[in-house]
Parts: sequence; structure tokens; C-alpha cells
Amino acid sequence: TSPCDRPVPATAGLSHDKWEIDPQELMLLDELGSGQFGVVRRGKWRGSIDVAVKMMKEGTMSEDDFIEEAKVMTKLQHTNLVQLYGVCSKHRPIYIVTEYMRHGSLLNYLRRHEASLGGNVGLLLDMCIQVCKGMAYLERHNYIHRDLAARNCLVGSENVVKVADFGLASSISVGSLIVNLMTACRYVLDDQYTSSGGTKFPIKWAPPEVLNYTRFSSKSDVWAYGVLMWEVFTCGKMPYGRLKNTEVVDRVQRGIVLERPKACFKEVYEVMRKCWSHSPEERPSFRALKEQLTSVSQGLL
Ligand SMILES: CNC(=O)Nc1cc(-c2cccc(-n3cnc4cc(C(C)(C)C)ccc4c3=O)c2C)cn(C)c1=O
Repeated sequence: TSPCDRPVPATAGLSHDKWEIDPQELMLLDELGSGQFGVVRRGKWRGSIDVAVKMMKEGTMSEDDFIEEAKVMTKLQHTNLVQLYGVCSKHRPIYIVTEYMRHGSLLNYLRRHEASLGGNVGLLLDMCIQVCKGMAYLERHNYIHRDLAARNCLVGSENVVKVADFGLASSISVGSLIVNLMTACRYVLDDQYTSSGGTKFPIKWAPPEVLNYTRFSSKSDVWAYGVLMWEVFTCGKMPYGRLKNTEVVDRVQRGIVLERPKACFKEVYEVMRKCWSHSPEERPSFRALKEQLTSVSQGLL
């Protein structure tokens, strides 16, 4: 069978630590982008498997913590999560080797294809449902993403959408997360991680309890998911437009939420609004969201 038909091993497999990859089996190709974590390049593993290789710049995080985290991440396997294949940790910089998604970030994909996607509500809803399935899997494994947004999801062939960097976001403490968020995504054009008010944080995706007490939970991921749905149905608009972060914090705390996107019909907007319930307990779980959205989507057919 051609290499692409052969089932891709979820992890390195043979080496003594199943998450350790032999760098000699990697061929590095063009650069895909970079962040404070370092450069990310496209590559080939064992000659034929498309991979993305993050070359972790020294000192961006405690490397032992990350190796521990990598062991956990290789166990998290779902069609809507960008699969971690393994790490090269025997040299510096450490390489993180993941599956390669040919269309890049969901945010850029939405913006580039607004013309063809804009009217296709079924497709937009399907993209949201795919992200929801990946997040429901993380929720089931008590895994909090902490930075769910369209910029942190990736698109593969046939409009497959997957959640990325769930390990990195949750493997670093909140403190260094804030520092890292500020610069981890220098490659992101509309810089969501810098703000006037001192703290560096993706304010526009954060619920009240995170803004006030950095209290992360799967329900704070659900709030961010609601904002991601808004991003999808606006084909990549900036939430809250050009409002300053301080103004967004004020609105969120007063219970003012994002308006209904034109392309979004009432039932879907009702789901978004529930994700933005002020109290985390009132927000649906990803499991419940998946049921609600799939039944809305079936109603569409
Ligand atoms: C054309 N195709 C592609 O470009 N495909 C791909 C691009 C990237 C890529 C390229 C450059 C930078 C980043 N990037 C972006 N945001 C990040 C955010 C964080 C947190 C901690 C702030 C959440 C951590 C790491 C990153 C990160 O490495 C990615 C994901 C990764 N993968 C797997 C691809 O298939």
C-alpha cells in the first residue's frame, strides 16, 4: 500500500521510551511559522509521514515538565486533536513532533475562504462540531486547554478541524502561561496576547472567573468555545472589534456578550449564549454541547 494508506503509528513505537523519536528519522523542510516557543517546520518522518516539528527554544519552559507532559499527550488520541507523535529530547533544542495539518490555522482558513464559507452554514456548524468533539474528549480526560481559540485550531484535508497545542497551554503554569501567551504567538497577525493593561492574556476568550481569579476549568474552555463559534460564524472576525481589553473586561463582567453573527441562525446563537453564562455551572459541558449541536445540524438537513 502507498505510505499514506499505512496507518500512522500514534507514537514512535520502537524506541525504548515510546514517545522518544530518533532525529535521524526526521527530514526538516520549510518553516511553517514561529512563536516564543521557537520555530515550527514541516518535515517528513521515516521518509513518508508528514509531520510538523516544533523546535523548542531553550528556557521557554521547564523541559522536564514538558517531557512529562509529552508522555501524557501521546496518550490523548482523537480524530479532532492534533496528534503528538513524540519528542526528540536527547539533544537541545527539544523537538516536538506532531501530525501535519496542510491548511494551517482555522482562523487564517476562515479569513481566506470567507467567500466560499460565508453562506455555507452547514459547513461552519460542522467545523464547530468537530472542535466540540475534540474538546469533549479532553473534558472526559479532565484535561483543560486554557487557550482554545480559532488561532489554536488547525485545518487538514477535507475540512477536518483539530484542536492544537492543548498540551503546551496546560503544561505550563498560569504565570508563565501569561508570559508565554504574550509572545508564544508572535506569528499571530492580530496580536491577541498583548494588551495595554499590564497582564498579557487572551482577554477576549476568557470568562469572568478567569479574568478575576484565573480560575480555569473545562467550563472556562466552554466559554472560549462559545467565542470560537462566534469566530467561525463571522469567518474570522475579531471578537469585540477594536474594543480595548479593559473595555472587554468591563463588558464581560457586566454580562454583555457578543452579538449574533449574520450567518448564524437563532438556535446556534442560543447555544453560544449558553456558553457565555456568567456562572460556570450554568454553562453546558462539551458533552452536552456535542448533543445539542449535532441535533441542530441534523435539523438542518
Ligand atoms: C500550512 N500548514 C501549517 O502551517 N500547519 C501547521 C502549523 C503549525 C504551527 C506553526 C507555527 C506556530 C504554531 N503555534 C501556534 N500557536 C501556538 C500556541 C501555543 C500556546 C501555548 C500559546 C497555546 C503554543 C504553541 C503554538 C504554536 O506552535 C503552530 C501550531 C503546527 N502544525 C501542527 C501544523 O500542521
